[in-house]
Amino acid sequence: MVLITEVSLRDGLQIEPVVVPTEAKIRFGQRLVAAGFTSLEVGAFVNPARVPTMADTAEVLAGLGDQRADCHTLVLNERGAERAVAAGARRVRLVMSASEGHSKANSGADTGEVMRRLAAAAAVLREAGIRMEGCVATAFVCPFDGDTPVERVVRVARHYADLGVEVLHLADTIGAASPGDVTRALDAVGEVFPIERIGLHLHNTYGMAAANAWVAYERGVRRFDAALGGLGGCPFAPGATGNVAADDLIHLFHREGVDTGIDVTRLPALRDELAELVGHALPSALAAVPAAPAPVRSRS
Ligand SMILES: CC(C)C(=O)C(=O)O
Repeated sequence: MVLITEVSLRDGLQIEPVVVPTEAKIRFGQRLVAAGFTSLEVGAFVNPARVPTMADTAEVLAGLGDQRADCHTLVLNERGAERAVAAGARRVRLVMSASEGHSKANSGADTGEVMRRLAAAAAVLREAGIRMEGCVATAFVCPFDGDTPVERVVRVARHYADLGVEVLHLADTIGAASPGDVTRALDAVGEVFPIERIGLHLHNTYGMAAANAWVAYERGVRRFDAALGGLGGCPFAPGATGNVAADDLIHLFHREGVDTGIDVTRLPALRDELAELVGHALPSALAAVPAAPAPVRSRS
């Protein structure tokens, strides 16, 4: 069994030029839950002037509040943490970059300063009893600095461990990592977090996301982020394209006999709905083929 966190309502929509109406976001989130997703990323408490598509995060969270799914929102600093508390969030993902170039573009500060900001945010969240996870952006490659040394990733992982996060997510922000990069990072970070508490957040810019997910699965990772149809990208990472497509990733796992708990027969309609919301076709492989559910093979 693997846990797929569907990230369309955050990483999927954040880069889109259209602002999807709040009601439509809530309806889409409810349909994801009806299809079997038990974990959703639903928005970010970030500056609405910089990321207008995330301005209604509190309302979306409220609208999805009684769903049978864990709803995660992103927080980058103390102000974001306070907004999460005010919104009644139960789970938050802290974010920082492992590389200096992306840290300055995404958070407007170097990694040392972001570590201090996250410590302040974590204090607010802990006090409110909000569960925390930690995301390491540019964990493999940075659009500004090139390859990210694993020592930088381990340094961030140790900081998150000190803050008390439950899960550590390694993000391939620009979708440039290869299976070797993923293996090296997992080996190094595995010294700080046990493998069952590590997740992968993959983008598919160079078509390697499925290979990366599979090599991570073979090493024991059981948590993956994905967006239906492969929607998404980072507004502060030039050249980054969509997330690994949830439909493609689920197909891969099901073909290999690994359960996700998700009803694949519902995914084509959900993908079409998302494409309609953003006003363009989505790039997943499954979007281009007939929607027959894949047979499940048992894994020996
Ligand atoms: C916020 C982080 C996890 C992200 O979306 C990325 O780096 O792709």
